[in-house]
Amino acid sequence: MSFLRRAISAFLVDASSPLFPLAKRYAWSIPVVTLFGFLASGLEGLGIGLLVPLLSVGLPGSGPAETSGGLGFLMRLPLLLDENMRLPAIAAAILSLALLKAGVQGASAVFIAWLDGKLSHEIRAALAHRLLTVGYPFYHENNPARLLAILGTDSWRASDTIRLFFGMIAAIGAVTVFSILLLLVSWQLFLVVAIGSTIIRVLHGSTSGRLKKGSWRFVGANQVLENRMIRVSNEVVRSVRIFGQEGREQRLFDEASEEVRRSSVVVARLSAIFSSLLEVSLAFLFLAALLAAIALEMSVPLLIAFLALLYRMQPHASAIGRARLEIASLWASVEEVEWLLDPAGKPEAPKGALGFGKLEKGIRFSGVSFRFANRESAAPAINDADFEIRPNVATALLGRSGAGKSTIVNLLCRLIEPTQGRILVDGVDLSQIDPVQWRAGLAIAGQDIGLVDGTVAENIAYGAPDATMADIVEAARRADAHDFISALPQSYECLVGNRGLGLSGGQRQRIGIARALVRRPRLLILDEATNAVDAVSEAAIMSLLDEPMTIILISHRESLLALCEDAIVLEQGRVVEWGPLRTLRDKPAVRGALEKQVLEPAT
Ligand SMILES: Nc1ncnc2c1ncn2[C@@H]1O[C@H](COP(=O)(O)OP(=O)(O)OP(=O)(O)O)[C@@H](O)[C@H]1O
Repeated sequence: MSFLRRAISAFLVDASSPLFPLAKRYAWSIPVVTLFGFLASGLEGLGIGLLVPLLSVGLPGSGPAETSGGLGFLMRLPLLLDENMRLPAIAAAILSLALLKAGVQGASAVFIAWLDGKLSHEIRAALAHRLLTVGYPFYHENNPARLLAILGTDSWRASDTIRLFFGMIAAIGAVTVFSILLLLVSWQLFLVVAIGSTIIRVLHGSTSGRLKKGSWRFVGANQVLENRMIRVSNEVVRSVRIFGQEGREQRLFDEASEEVRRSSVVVARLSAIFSSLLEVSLAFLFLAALLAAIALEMSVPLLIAFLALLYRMQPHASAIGRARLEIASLWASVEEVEWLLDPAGKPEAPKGALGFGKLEKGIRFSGVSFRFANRESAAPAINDADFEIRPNVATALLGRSGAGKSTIVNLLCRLIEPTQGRILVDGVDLSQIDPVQWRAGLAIAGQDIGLVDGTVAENIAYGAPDATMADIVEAARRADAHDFISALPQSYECLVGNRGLGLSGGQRQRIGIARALVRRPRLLILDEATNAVDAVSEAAIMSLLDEPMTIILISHRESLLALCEDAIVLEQGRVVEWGPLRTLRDKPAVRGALEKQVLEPAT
């Protein structure tokens, strides 16, 4: 095992790489691929070796049998047969070996393709797992275009590297077998070939550095292009049209695409130059071996066998060289994949082992602060917050845009954790509660909570896979969505695109509310969940606020805010007032916040 570990480390990833556990799981395939390489080239080499007795028997004057070096045992084989049978028997043996070799080579190709597919899939699955489980602040700190480029492009290039690696292993097996056979034919000629190929390796050693540099240029250019792709393929396109920026976006897209083209051409050109140089060097080596053979006055059958072996070894030797070059040209993508898979330096997902049942006493923020990692020098987004959310009542979260309302919501959902202070739920520190159990009792409908592609029913049941059709319809009725859903061509089975494509803003919001309600949450968060609904739907949502449910409401609709029993008022991350709304209503901060929030709807 330690040999395999070293083999993988040396060729592809080192033991500290996050790709290592994956490579280790498939370490068993290295001896299999090597065996295939040995077998195919052994069979081929043996067939070529049989040329010596074939030529000696067929052309009796072509050279003495005693000069057949390490292949002497092959010379003795025909002597076991009747004299008339020797030629056809050797020819039949050569043909059978060629057939067998073709079979082994085919099996090897199929095996490598299977392995390539498996590993590619596992890399993509591991990347998706990392993205789905990494701490949420990771998304604040990283450019989505980079993540998309890693998932969409680099993961494929990384799996190409693995395919090349296994191809290289098979080729190394073949070169080893051919080298042994060459050694058996003539150790002097073998020495010439060995020295020559070492010189070639050293000469080409410097090329991989230049290719790796080219590879990084491609990766960078591709990330910029992904960014441009996002800009022309999502709803930003609306602003592009309205502000008449099509020409500018086209130019930016073209420049990014052109840079990807240029950087890939640079890599391809370098690879082509280096692999042509490799071919030429190998041709020189071939010629040098031929001249050395003539100088050594080898017999014709041996010379033919040596040259045939050398000729057949050459593609495998060039395949190793080419694979090394290609791996160098793809290396930046492997490092990008490694970066994303590596948990080091990335925020961790929330932990906690305590179970959670009902919300009975309420939620208390005690000296809670939160600072964004990328805004270390700025004031905290939430600054020493103290307040309480009472159970079974609706609490309005008031504050101007940027005051910290969404940050409070993210803290409650444990998408982020306080950098200071504690959040107590029924007296228990939220950081001790199992996040899965905690979130099972939460539901949120809001501005950024996008719908997924699927049917309307699937979207409503997204957070409650066990919901029955009756539950779905009931939730839709409560969110005033049932009537418009029933009028859709296939009603609840109507397909909606990603982010609810095909529905109006208000319809999307009502499906979002139904999706939250179907979970029967202990804590319902409505974060600008109603800004696009009309007065009729608003009335339906108003009735929710009367139900004995713990609700947090962020809204710019005064009519809804006014129905809340409690209020928390934020100003620049600080809680300036909190308590029953009726007692706070006349306070200047509350009046100001109400007015501003109503007049300045969040975008
Ligand atoms: N990803 C982020 N990285 C750094 N700072 C952020 C990030 N998101 C928000 N902020 C900052 O945190 C503060 C609070 O933002 P938050 O989104 O909580 O405000 P809000 O009251 O919800 O605003 P709005 O009503 O406009 O949605 C703001 O100063 C904002 O600039």
